[in-house]
Amino acid sequence: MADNGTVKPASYEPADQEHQKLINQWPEYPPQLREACEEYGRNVEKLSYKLLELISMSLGLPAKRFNGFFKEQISSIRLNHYPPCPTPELALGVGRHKDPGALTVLAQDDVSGLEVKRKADGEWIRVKPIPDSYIINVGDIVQVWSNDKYESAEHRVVVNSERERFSIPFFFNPSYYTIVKPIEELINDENPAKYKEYNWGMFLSMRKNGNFKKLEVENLQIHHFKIT
Ligand SMILES: O=C(O)CCC(=O)C(=O)O
Ligand SMILES: [Fe+2]
Repeated sequence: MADNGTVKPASYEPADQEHQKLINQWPEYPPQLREACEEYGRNVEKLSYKLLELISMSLGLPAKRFNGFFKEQISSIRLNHYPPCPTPELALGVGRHKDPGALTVLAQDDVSGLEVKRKADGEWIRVKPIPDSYIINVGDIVQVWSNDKYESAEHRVVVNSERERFSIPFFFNPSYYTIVKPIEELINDENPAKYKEYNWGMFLSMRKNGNFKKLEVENLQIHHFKIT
């Protein structure tokens, strides 16, 4: 689900001037679903702005330093359902990836399945569900804006043979035309920019579908923009 009326380019071909309006399609039943999702979206968006402002302040920047990038945000909500799987060792709910946007606010139920890769040794660590709490993922964009002060963690979802699992991520994403690069105020001779700038909408469209596919080669990743 996206905000009704969210506008994106129809494709990311530079010559293509066409735009596409995102319209949510709602099932007839349950009839309350639409309102519940829209209300949830409005509130989780507010929370995301608060988190973003705290991150900005933690970097020594004005609280609203990043807000301008979200004027025509392309945030979205996904409702994930992972049915029980008879052979969980042969399948993944979601393959390993890093969230490409700014932040993800994730609600999960009491069935675990989310795993985060520990940087020190590459071990997959299970994220224990804590009732009435969210999991906040820093996305690639905050990693780049902060010039690596914050890091986007690699994660995946495993399934089990007994219980279905539900999760609801809110992807807080800036306007599609945002040029992402380390924030100027954080860059100086001692701390030079660690990333080349890139076009967020283009990055997203090149990444699309990659999360759910078994890829022979790695798809577009943020480290491809790293200045070495
Ligand atoms: O289901 C989950 O816990 C996480 C899903 C996820 O990582 C994603 O949709 O990006
Ligand atoms: Fe994710």
